[in-house]
Amino acid sequence: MPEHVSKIAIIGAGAVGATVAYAAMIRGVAKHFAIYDINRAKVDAEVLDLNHGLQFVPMATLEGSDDLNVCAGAEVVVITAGAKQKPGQTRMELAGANVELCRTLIPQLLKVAPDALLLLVTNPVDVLTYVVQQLSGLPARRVLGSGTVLDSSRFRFLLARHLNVAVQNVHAFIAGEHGDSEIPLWSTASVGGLPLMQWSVPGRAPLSEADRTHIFDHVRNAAYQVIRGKGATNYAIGLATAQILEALLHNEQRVLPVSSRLDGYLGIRDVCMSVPSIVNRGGVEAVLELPLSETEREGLKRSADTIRQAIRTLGF
Ligand SMILES: NC(=O)C1=CN([C@@H]2O[C@H](COP(=O)(O)OP(=O)(O)OC[C@H]3O[C@@H](n4cnc5c(N)ncnc54)[C@H](O)[C@@H]3O)[C@@H](O)[C@H]2O)C=CC1
Ligand SMILES: CC(=O)C(=O)O
Repeated sequence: MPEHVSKIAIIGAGAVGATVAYAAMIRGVAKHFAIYDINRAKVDAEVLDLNHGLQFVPMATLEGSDDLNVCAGAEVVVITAGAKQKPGQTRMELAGANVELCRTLIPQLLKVAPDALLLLVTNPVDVLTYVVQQLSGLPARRVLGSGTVLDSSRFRFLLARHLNVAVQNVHAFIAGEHGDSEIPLWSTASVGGLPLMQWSVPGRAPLSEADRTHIFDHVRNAAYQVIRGKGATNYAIGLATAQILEALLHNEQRVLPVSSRLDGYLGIRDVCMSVPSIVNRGGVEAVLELPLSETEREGLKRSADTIRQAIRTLGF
């Protein structure tokens, strides 16, 4: 038997695709990386630049091409290609263009990497996760989206800064759509085992209702803020995606709020969105039914309705 070597393929060498490769290479997530993009000059330049840094990262190879065959044999394919938001545009406004991209891409991709897990990052990520699962016919667990892993990391950063504690000690999820209808799960959030709703620590700022509103507004509007300033978000999503890739390829059993197809969670069916889920080599192994408040449950149902409506409008 040849030595098992892992391969990640990335579709799209734009701001997100290149940064996913950069983050995953630094973390040594796989031995082989491939990047595919229809823009030959762009993919060649990104791959050349990344290859110039190979000396400084764990041993790996990286190739790029405008030929999809470069993805052959990949164990995970990360899809980052497609239209992105212009300043002020919502993620949902990208649905039509990016669904068309998937209609063309997915059948070709399945021929070159039939055994791969598919990880969607392109927006609107929940709609595309559903559409790609339908187009591919793959088992639901093998098609997932980066979902609210990014939003949850924004949430944890803001909470950690407000409370003056290490971000690693904050456990808090944003769930639902990766987008405007997302929901903060305050009732299960905690710091070092202390439920956030009971936060009261001498010498530390309290967490008032106004603070909570302010923090969540910043999470929900974070992408708009970054895109207004620099045209794209890439570093945090690159790191978030690298962590999802690690959970998949290293069979970590990590709990992450990835987007996957729900069939009965809180009565929610036939839609992809994020809830805390156990992620391993097989993809999404299980979703966790957290003890949520009534407001959170209702919010998640409304978020599911928003995504489902977009999916139906697209004819799926
Ligand atoms: N889910 C999330 O948390 C996040 C999602 N995104 C989404 O990621 C996507 C990409 O964003 P950026 O990298 O900033 O955009 P970008 O414009 O920098 O890159 C997109 C790349 O896709 C390539 N491309 C277009 N059609 C293609 C095709 N058919 N096959 C292969 N490559 C193709 C383009 O040549 C370009 O290089 C957007 O939809 C954006 O909204 C961005 C940040 C976070
Ligand atoms: C662009 C996007 O989806 C984000 O940064 O959240």
